[in-house]
Amino acid sequence: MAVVLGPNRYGKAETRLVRVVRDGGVHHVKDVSVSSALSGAMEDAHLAGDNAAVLPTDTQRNTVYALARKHGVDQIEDFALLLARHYVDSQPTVHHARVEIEECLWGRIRDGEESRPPGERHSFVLSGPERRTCVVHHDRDGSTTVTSGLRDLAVLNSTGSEFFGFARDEYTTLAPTHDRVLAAAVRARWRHVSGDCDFGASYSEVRRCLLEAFAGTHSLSLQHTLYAMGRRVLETRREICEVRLAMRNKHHFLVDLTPFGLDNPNEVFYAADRPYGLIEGVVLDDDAPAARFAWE
Ligand SMILES: O=c1[nH]c(=O)c2[nH]c(=O)[nH]c2[nH]1
Repeated sequence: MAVVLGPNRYGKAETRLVRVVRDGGVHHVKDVSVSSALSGAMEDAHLAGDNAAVLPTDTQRNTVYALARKHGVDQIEDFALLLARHYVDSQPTVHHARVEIEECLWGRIRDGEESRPPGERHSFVLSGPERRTCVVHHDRDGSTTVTSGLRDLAVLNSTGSEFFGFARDEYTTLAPTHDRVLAAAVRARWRHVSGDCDFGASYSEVRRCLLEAFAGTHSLSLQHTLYAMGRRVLETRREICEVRLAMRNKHHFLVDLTPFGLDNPNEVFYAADRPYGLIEGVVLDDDAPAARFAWE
């Protein structure tokens, strides 16, 4: 038997960066968490303890802050591309860089601004648990992949959802329904055809497609809705070739009010936290270019 080193990568995970841009009295905030992972000629580091090829993770954290100061942080995909190219282009031992960014979304607080001098806007409120995400890979061979996404996008249809005709066995107790509440926490990731894109506009439009398809589909299951959402993105946005969705089904159970002499005509629900149905699927163009390392 011979023991060999398998695939490996290393980096600094979840560097928290908040950047404030002051445009006169109008301020903008970018609040991101950056994770970098480098791979390449790291055999000696693992086999012999020789760190000559190892750019410290401490340096990777510093690089996030330095490049944020020098170049700003606008679209997270562009900042991830900047970082990934920086590592591969500046370190001969780094053959591949993966940069993942998650962004907290701050909206403006408009209430109260009228009490300030005109043009002063510097108050923000976090837009719920939803996060915008991206993963960029850049390889020494010149190839780059970009996936964008979101997570913890909570959606709910209070009608227009059915679930019936499902398989049954001796353990099945679920009653078929032709009118239920459909609620889900959505994680969506989508693969760009190329690294050259207006990522801000693309993100807004993909998010809009996902929401429109969720709201506009008479659902026969979450699987049915998932496919409709992915399909809407692919049919609307030519810059996207693949969509991966994971939907946490937030089950809403009708509460039995008969002990209290009350009816419950689909109005009072118990929203269960767990367990939850987890519905996952990939929807893609049948002529999508090879994904290579995009999903790693
Ligand atoms: O949309 C649904 N898909 C399922 O697979 C499933 N299973 C279940 O119990 N409820 C639901 N709902």
